[in-house]
Amino acid sequence: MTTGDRVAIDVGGLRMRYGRADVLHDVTFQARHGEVPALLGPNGAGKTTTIEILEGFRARSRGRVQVLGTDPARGDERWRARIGVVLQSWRDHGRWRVRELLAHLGSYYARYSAPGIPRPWDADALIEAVGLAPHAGKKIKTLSGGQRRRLDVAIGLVGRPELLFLDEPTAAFDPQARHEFHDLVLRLVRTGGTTVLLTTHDLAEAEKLADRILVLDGGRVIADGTGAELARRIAGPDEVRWVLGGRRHVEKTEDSTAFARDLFARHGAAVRELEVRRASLEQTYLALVRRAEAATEAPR
Ligand SMILES: Nc1ncnc2c1ncn2[C@@H]1O[C@H](COP(=O)(O)OP(=O)(O)OP(=O)(O)O)[C@@H](O)[C@H]1O
Repeated sequence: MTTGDRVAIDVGGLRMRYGRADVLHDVTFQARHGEVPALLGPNGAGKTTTIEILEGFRARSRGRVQVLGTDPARGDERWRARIGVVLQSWRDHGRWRVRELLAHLGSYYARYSAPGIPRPWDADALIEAVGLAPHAGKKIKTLSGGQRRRLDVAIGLVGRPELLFLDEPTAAFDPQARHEFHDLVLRLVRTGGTTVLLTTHDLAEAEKLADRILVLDGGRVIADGTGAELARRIAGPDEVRWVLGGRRHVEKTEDSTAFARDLFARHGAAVRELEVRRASLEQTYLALVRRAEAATEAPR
């Protein structure tokens, strides 16, 4: 079994009830190490509740949950040190300076270094990685909203987590900060093999970062697959267009990669203007949610 096959998150039959309201019904999914699943869904779908249960911050009502091989309800300090959480916003310690706070929080992780995973992340290198270098010596209360958000991300990363929870990480980022943050997450995944569970309402962000999409609606998983798989389920086959010998061609296909491979094998460089069209994640998501809501509202 390779590292990529190992399961980082295993959730089965998860239920959550707040008082008399059931907000998660039988949620089941898995994520492998190094995978980036995005949990999407309308407001109130249960994304934050699910993430908080996985982080060990909220006790579930029923079901099986294993995160890095441990039930989060029983996770000890060693388990917690392997997990990074980017909270909504770090409001405490306003008088601390950025470098000082990260070095202080990082010192907690030193005893949890593992072979190949030196902990913590060096404060200056981390500050550079999240784009806070010009602000390293500033007091936290003087940072702008977007700069604080970068600090939130740095706090989530300081222990070099094997699994990172990002709950709407780039809300309040300017476009450049968002772009840099995406590059940072992709680097962490590619070079460090970090598993990232993302929730976001930004479908372009999900499309860029996630290799798997889970859609939660009304506390139920209504879709689980790659963006391409879900698009095909909703909008049908991909459409491949190309020009050959001055003539335009259009074909529908279930497997556009194999189709294109075959096309080039047969015609080589004579193939021009190749284009693969499929529903965007936004179109797919909206169609899935509309469909689920129509099914709930349909008279029995
Ligand atoms: N502490 C709580 N007590 C009672 N009900 C709660 C509590 N926290 C959340 N809920 C309810 O549980 C449901 C799921 O909420 P949750 O915050 O998990 O949704 P979400 O998908 O993260 O939404 P959003 O996109 O708005 O952040 C909602 O109906 C919410 O009102």
